[in-house]
Amino acid sequence: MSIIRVEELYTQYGQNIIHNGISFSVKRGEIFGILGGSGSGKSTLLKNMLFLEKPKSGTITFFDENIWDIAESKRDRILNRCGVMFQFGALFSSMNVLDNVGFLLTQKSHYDNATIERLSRMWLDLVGLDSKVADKYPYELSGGMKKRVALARALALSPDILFLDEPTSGLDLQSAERFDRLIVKLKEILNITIVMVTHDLDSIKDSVDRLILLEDKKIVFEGSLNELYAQKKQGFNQAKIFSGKRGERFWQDFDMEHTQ
Ligand SMILES: Nc1ncnc2c1ncn2[C@@H]1O[C@H](COP(=O)(O)OP(=O)(O)OP(=O)(O)O)[C@@H](O)[C@H]1O
Repeated sequence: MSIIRVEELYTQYGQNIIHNGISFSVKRGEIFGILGGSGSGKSTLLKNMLFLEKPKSGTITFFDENIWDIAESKRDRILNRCGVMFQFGALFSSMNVLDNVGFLLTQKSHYDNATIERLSRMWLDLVGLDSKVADKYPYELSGGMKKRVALARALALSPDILFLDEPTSGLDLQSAERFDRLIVKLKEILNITIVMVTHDLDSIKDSVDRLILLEDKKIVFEGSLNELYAQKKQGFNQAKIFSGKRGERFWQDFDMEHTQ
């Protein structure tokens, strides 16, 4: 069952067309990847979906409601069911970890301070952070820890849909792999839908259930990696993001890990 549907979406900045009629759907409970090279319109699509930037035309439906064409109160209720972890994490530098995680609870829930603290500690635990981290400030944390705090903050209101914008950018390979495993674990524990924007091929291998590939203003593929691999084996052209040595290495690893 689709939880998000994007239909015939056109986006344009001035004369520059970014999306030329793209359509896809995200199913409940899946990790859905939005992939494409630099400038292919991934971030713009995310902004269209999060009601941050209006597309020229087309519909974006969450839970069967067109978010660009409903009453503000209804839209707010829908957007409150979405958690977002933006690319640069943007933790509040003047707040400690616990307050960063509890920020949205303070703003949007009616819980008292003790409950907010308890919930914030629970989210920290769930993203694999020791309780000792709670009193630290962002500048005292490693890149991987900052990402986890940002993730805990995005989860704080128990969203149905979690949006991740380039979640592994800036992380070394091992930290990125650990983060990917965490995402998969969270999806299973929390039974949420995850939409992940990325250009990092390594980070999709073991995490995404289905994906779209954006290229030349269009979606050139929608499906699972297995389906994309089958197309490759039949000699279909691969999207640019899978071309060259990087793509070959990706498929070699994929082949070894997934088809034994
Ligand atoms: N506010 C804006 N005004 C004008 N052009 C913009 C604006 N935002 C993005 N663009 C242009 O739209 C195109 C798509 O940008 P977008 O950031 O969505 O791509 P992306 O796939 O997320 O790229 P990257 O992976 O490099 O972040 C680019 O050509 C970019 O220069």
